[in-house]
Amino acid sequence: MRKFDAIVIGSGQGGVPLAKKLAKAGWQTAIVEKRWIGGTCINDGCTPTKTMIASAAAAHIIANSQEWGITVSDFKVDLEKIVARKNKVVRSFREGTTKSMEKIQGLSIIYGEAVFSGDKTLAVKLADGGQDEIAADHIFINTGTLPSIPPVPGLDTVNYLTNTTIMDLTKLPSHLMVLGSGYVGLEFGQLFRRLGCQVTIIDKNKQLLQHEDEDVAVAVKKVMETSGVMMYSNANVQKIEQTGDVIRLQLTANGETHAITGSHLLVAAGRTPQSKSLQPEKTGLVLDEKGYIPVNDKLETNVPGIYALGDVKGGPAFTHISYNDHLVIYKNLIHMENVSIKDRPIPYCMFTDPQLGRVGLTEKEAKAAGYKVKIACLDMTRVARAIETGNTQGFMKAVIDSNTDKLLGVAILGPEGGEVMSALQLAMLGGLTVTQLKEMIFAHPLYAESINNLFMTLDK
Ligand SMILES: Cc1cc2nc3c(=O)[nH]c(=O)nc-3n(C[C@H](O)[C@H](O)[C@H](O)COP(=O)(O)OP(=O)(O)OC[C@H]3O[C@@H](n4cnc5c(N)ncnc54)[C@H](O)[C@@H]3O)c2cc1C
Ligand SMILES: NC(=O)c1ccc[n+]([C@@H]2O[C@H](COP(=O)([O-])OP(=O)(O)OC[C@H]3O[C@@H](n4cnc5c(N)ncnc54)[C@H](O)[C@@H]3O)[C@@H](O)[C@H]2O)c1
Repeated sequence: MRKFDAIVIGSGQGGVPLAKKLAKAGWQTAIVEKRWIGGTCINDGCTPTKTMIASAAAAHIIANSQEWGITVSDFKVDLEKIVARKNKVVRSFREGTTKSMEKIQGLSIIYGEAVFSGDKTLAVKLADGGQDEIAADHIFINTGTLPSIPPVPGLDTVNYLTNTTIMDLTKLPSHLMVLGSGYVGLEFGQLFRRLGCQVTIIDKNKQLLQHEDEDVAVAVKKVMETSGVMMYSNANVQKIEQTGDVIRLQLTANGETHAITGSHLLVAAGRTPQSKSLQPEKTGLVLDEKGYIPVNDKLETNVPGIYALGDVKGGPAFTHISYNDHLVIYKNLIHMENVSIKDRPIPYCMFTDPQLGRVGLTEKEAKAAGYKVKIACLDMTRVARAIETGNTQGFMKAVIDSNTDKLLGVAILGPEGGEVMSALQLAMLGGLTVTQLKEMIFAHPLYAESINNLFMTLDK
């Protein structure tokens, strides 16, 4: 048995920086990873998808080049090259992260799968064979999630794709069907549509992106349909079967029955925590009914000395949140601060084109919380830069507290929507009023300049 001061299980977006910082602070630290350093974000999530989305954006511009007065006689999408470019970027991020850890004294990287074998004790099935037994007074669980496979009849009998396997295809699907219209379904749906595939997205919910305001969800749906994606909402998939290379879905949507056939099926129906396989009961760790690890505002679990960070604690499932989790733990443990995850801002950006940048309360959340609100909306067709660059889909929306004249939340569905949202996030954190934002000088003609115009709509 090897004893450490700290063990981090999983090398996700919180685990890696935490392990590095604890080791630098003089703690003998081990980080255990069963697959690849960098976890979901680098290997299966943000990095590869955004790299491939850049290729899809290039294909979109070339396919529509006439709109900008450029004639392109012919072009070819080479998925093998797109995937090779993606793999190169992923490899460089993964190797960079690994090297940055290898340099640190007092940090042991153990490749293998960790499972609790007793109180704060882990058995590690090593990747290159054999077993290690390790223990620590402080254990940090950063094991993330895997794709959820819903119990749809027949799904387990077909060759479905997940967010991981779809990015290894080297031939374009002729017709990609997608189960689920969350971030994963929408980003991949538009990506493959732009590369030339027929795409159909099916979701069981009536409103896509259920947590957003209805006007935002309707506008996102319009974006997808304008991209040429077929959308089925309020759908119940009753049966899935495969004959040869053809996958057939039988579903009802809004009272009508449909049979859809396609060449590929992507399951993008949410995520499942990697927690039960840890045998948490061996150390007395309690999970919730979905398998997530409940934590308090300081990310402590029910077992003193054991913490959970990132997606495995139940989200919000974003890289920047997992990263921020590590700061909360580190500052409290090493600098004896009193930092909490309570009331921290949760910005996010969906990388469809146009992007959806969001922070703070939605209109419905603000009203439910009892705020007296004012709403400012500006269509992208009225944003100078959007007109100039030829991308006028979407709109900007701000939810304002009528009593304080300050922002409660924003949704920016537009080109560079994530960047504009971030500017407004800073304004929210700085406590700027809407009147100040309306009159603030921004460089012309940035998208951000339209922040003036967004709040001018309140004067009418
Ligand atoms: C397709 C896709 C696109 C995404 N795009 C974005 C985006 O654009 N922006 C954004 O903010 N977020 C995005 N996300 C979400 C983001 O990837 C996650 O929120 C982020 O990776 C945080 O993960 P984590 O730190 O909780 O753990 P993860 O990154 O999931 O890492 C967990 C690690 O633990 C390891 N592990 C698990 N169990 C064990 C064990 N028993 N022993 C040893 N190791 C173990 C796993 O192998 C894995 O490497 C995306 C997700 C997906 C699926
Ligand atoms: N840009 C980003 O920041 C980004 C990108 C991708 C993923 N992510 C993160 O990853 C998480 C997971 O994304 P996701 O899209 O897999 O999950 P999700 O939970 O966001 O969406 C899953 C969708 O699948 C639908 N669904 C579930 N079961 C179904 C069934 N049987 N039939 C039809 N539809 C079904 C749900 O109604 C839902 O709309 C997100 O919540 C997000 O936090 C972030």
